[in-house]
Amino acid sequence: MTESDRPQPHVAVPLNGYWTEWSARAARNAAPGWAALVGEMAGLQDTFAAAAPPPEAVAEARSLVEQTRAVLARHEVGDDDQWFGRFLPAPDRGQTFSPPIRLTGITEHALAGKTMFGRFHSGNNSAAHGGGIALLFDDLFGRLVSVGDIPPARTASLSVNYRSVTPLDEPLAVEASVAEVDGRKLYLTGTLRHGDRLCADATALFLTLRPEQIRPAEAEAPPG
Ligand SMILES: CCCCCCCCCCCC(=O)SCCNC(=O)CCNC(=O)[C@H](O)C(C)(C)COP(=O)(O)OP(=O)(O)OC[C@H]1O[C@@H](n2cnc3c(N)ncnc32)[C@H](O)[C@@H]1OP(=O)(O)O
Repeated sequence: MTESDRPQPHVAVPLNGYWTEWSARAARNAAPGWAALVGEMAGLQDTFAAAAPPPEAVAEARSLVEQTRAVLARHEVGDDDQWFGRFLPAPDRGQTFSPPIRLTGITEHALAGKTMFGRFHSGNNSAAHGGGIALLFDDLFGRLVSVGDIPPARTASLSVNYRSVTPLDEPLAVEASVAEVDGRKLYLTGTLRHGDRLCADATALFLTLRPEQIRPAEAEAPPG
């Protein structure tokens, strides 16, 4: 393990007001243990992808997953009220879609952090799936444009260059920065490295939303 691979504490993004309210509402309402359940689900995805079980284990696992779905389905809510993905200060944001990003350095115009792809995001030959890498960059850029006073923004375009294979189960370093701001247009750049090796780099255009494009977080219906 190199010095740069040693665990460093996660730094939560200082969110703009919109995302602060959006996130705080989920944190207020979420049942105790929700964050741990999210971690268990992420672990399940990796374990599922890596497993080649015999028939009796397939049947047992399927039954258990069916039971779990039935438990959760009894408590389905609309997406305004969901908790999934809304724990913005946490490395995984409370979701299992893209790999957690442990942020280690944040300024108004740049983020740095650590991440890792598991078996769930495998493409082939122990390499991360290219779509998973694009997802990682979109998520990273989404965090970057949520820092400070930037209004809510959406991805208008995202371009990824795959420079070398991105390994699974290895610590990876990510960086993202705002290269240029032109009115509503935010031009972003990012890199993904394994040690000194560049695995991928990306550019993106995010557009901050016009007021009429934003659904106020505080206007969302209360749960229950
Ligand atoms: C802590 C964690 C927090 C939060 C963490 C969250 C992490 C997750 C983040 C995920 C982020 C996403 O994936 S967001 C979801 C994916 N993205 C989307 O669904 C976006 C779908 N598209 C749209 O909604 C729309 O197209 C918009 C909002 C992007 C733009 O529409 P608009 O607002 O009407 O803007 P429009 O007038 O068309 O364009 C404005 C200017 O931008 C230019 N423009 C528009 N699109 C493009 C384009 N693709 N490429 C080049 N230029 C473009 C136009 O030419 C124009 O230039 P000029 O004439 O002014 O010079």
